[in-house]
Amino acid sequence: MDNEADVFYRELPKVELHAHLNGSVSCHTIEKLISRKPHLNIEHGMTAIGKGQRRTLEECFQVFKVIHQLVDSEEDILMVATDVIREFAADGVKYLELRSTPREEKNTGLTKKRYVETVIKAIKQCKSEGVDIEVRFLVAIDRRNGTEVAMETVKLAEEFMLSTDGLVVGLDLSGDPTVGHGKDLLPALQRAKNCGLKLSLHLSEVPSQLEESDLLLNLPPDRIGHGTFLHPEVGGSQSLVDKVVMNNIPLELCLTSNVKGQTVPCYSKHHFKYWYQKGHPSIICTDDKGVFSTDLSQEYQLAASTFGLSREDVWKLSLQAIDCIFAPDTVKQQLKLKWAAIKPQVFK
Ligand SMILES: CNc1ncnc2c1ncn2[C@@H]1O[C@H](COP(=O)(O)O)[C@@H](O)[C@H]1O
Ligand SMILES: [Zn+2]
Repeated sequence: MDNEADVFYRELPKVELHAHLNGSVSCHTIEKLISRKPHLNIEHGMTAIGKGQRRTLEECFQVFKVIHQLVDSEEDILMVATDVIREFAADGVKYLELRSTPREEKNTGLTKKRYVETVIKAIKQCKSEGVDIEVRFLVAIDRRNGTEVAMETVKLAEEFMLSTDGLVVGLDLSGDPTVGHGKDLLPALQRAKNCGLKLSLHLSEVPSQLEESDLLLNLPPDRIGHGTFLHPEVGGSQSLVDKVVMNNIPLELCLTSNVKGQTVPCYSKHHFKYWYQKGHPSIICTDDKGVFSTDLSQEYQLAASTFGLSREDVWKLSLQAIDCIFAPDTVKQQLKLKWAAIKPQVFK
């Protein structure tokens, strides 16, 4: 990690709603994976982007490929998922929605079904160990894989939603935003919505996707990942903004990810400012805490220092995120009670 956030931000109870499992693997866990697979000749510098470093989005996607080579068996996924959950908990995250793309690996016999089962096993294991965090899972569709795989993924997610007692709550659409077109994925996304899966879609992460964003917003999704180029000042449009506002669709905003991946030129120009000033639900998230060498406390601190937020503002920001989770109202109520119990300690 580049830095450590101040105590206030670490102790602040937080909600993490946008975290890709394999992008969230810490240095510590990468070391364990490298020692399991020395023959791959993978070094640390290949799996994380350090302080002050920038990469193109394309280069970021190369990094995921390297991590996927390191995480290719049930055993790896179990270790990675339990480590990631424990790390979020240690950073003061009380509710986490983890997302990941089910992968099949011929070499190790891993199937997509076993992949999801293993993530669920990790969530249950952490719960039984008493780790202080509620975790839910979003099954991810990689947009590069097209219509058929998207539909298969929805069916898989549907099965697990029904069999896991509410641990699988929704679907994510992610992957290289420059590849494929959202219109090919609409039938799968519509089906997901109809069967009760919540939708969090990466939208307008890169410029010039007005048509695709418009199509996807008509679903409408339950949350938006990034939405970097939605508003008119950056080449989006007022009608896209109006759709987001009218449907009150929360945005998952990831400052370090966007700056290090160079879709946003610097922190002060991040679109958090645009949406936050509007009073629109804006949730601070990490995206890939391992790859971008950050954690959620640092992201809150960055938002506060860049946009001049008071501690009270920061508190409201983290509290407001509870209303945007995909788990049911009973969980929201429990979390709000937890926040109320912690508040006096944080503001002492
Ligand atoms: C940086 N911005 C981003 N934009 C779009 N998709 C992203 C992403 N960051 C991560 N992913 C998606 O998450 C996968 C890695 O985690 P999982 O193997 O699924 O756990 C990547 O391969 C990509 O599909
Ligand atoms: Zn993402």
